[in-house]
Amino acid sequence: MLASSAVLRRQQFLIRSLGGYSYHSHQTRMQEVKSMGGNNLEADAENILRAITPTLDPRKHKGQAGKVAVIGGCREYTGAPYFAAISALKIGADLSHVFCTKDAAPVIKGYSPELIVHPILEESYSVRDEDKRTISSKVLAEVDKWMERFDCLVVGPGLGRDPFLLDIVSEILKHARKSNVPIVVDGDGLFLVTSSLDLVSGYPLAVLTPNVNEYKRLVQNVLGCEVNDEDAHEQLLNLAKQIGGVTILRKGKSDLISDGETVKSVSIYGSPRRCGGQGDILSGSVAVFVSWARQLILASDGNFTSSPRNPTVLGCIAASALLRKAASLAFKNNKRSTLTGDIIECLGTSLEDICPVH
Ligand SMILES: NC(=O)C1=CN([C@@H]2O[C@H](COP(=O)(O)OP(=O)(O)OC[C@H]3O[C@@H](n4cnc5c(N)ncnc54)[C@H](OP(=O)(O)O)[C@@H]3O)[C@@H](O)[C@H]2O)[C@@H](O)CC1
Ligand SMILES: Nc1ncnc2c1ncn2[C@@H]1O[C@H](COP(=O)(O)OP(=O)(O)OP(=O)(O)O)[C@@H](O)[C@H]1O
Ligand SMILES: [Mg+2]
Repeated sequence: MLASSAVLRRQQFLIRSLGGYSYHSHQTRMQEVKSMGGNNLEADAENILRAITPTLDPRKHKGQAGKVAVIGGCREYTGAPYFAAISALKIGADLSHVFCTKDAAPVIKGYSPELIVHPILEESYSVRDEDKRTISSKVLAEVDKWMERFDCLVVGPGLGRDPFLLDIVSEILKHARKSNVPIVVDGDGLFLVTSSLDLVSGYPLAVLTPNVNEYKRLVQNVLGCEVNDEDAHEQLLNLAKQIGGVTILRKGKSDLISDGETVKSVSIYGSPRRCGGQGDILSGSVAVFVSWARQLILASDGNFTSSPRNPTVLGCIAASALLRKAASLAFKNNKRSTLTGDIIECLGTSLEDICPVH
């Protein structure tokens, strides 16, 4: 009951927040989405991106273009949550939060004053056994204060694998799900959900973004077999179906996306550099585009009939296209020395190339 009223409040808020779209621009964008063909495997990615990216409108206030939160960042990894959170801002979200461990927070704050950083997570090494229960309730209460304000959570970049920390994150996932907040699961978040599939199974607003290792583990655990590249589309479709219709973005030479109903690929030329962190840019980007696609669909009052029509699939397609385009531009400029930071610097130009500000 509590959950459903929260859901309703949230949906009403999203619909209200779309007041900034003019009727005409909204109708035009719906037409654009509808005209995208459904049968080709290769997604019409640039058109989808254009269709779901909101206009910049002076009547909008801060927050309406998206508020995302990254749950990640521990003693070892501070780069990954930073990359995800800053990418969300660079693409156009208004606010980007990071919930990380106490050690990681000053470092992440030091990278950027743009991020709102909450130093609240704890790892086993810093907690006595007898304090664990109190500490996890405190952490959950703190995250809950913010939960319904977020349009999307990204769970996992640079999270690490500490068992106590992962227990707390499991609870955060359950709360996000109750509040109907979309969740992008990446990195160590995938390590967690692969062994606790119930956390996401059957949740249509969950997106999993596995890399080659993470995908292999998922296939082995869920389908009980090895990755089959001969029949990659069918296997991905089956995997998404088995996890109850979550959306999976399988990263690789081409990105493959499925929600168990449809499979789409994005093969726009990217970069031959495989420096660490590109997946983190992708997870932050997916969060923003999923939020935007969902806003558009909620505002359409049931008139949304495009193919694909699932906001999580549309968001994955747009994010993949943008990241790959930015990577290609960064590689053109920097060749072998291309790093993740260079790609982030190209997100704005790439978005402008595809979807110029009028
Ligand atoms: N600049 C940064 O801060 C960046 C940080 N990053 C962050 O790093 C984290 C791991 O992500 P990744 O992409 O390295 O994992 P992946 O390719 O599955 O594994 C590679 C190999 O390593 C191993 N392994 C991993 N973790 C392990 C552990 N705790 N303990 C033991 N083994 C472990 C793994 O073994 P296996 O998974 O097979 O057990 C595999 O053999 C994740 O939080 C990500 O966000 C990245 O986003 C890049 C930029
Ligand atoms: N062989 C490839 N050719 C072209 N692009 C690729 C290739 N492999 C991955 N990519 C692109 O790089 C992006 C990141 O994928 P990758 O597999 O490197 O993620 P990851 O290992 O999770 O990254 P991270 O280091 O951030 O954890 C994906 O969107 C994908 O489009
Ligand atoms: Mg990764």
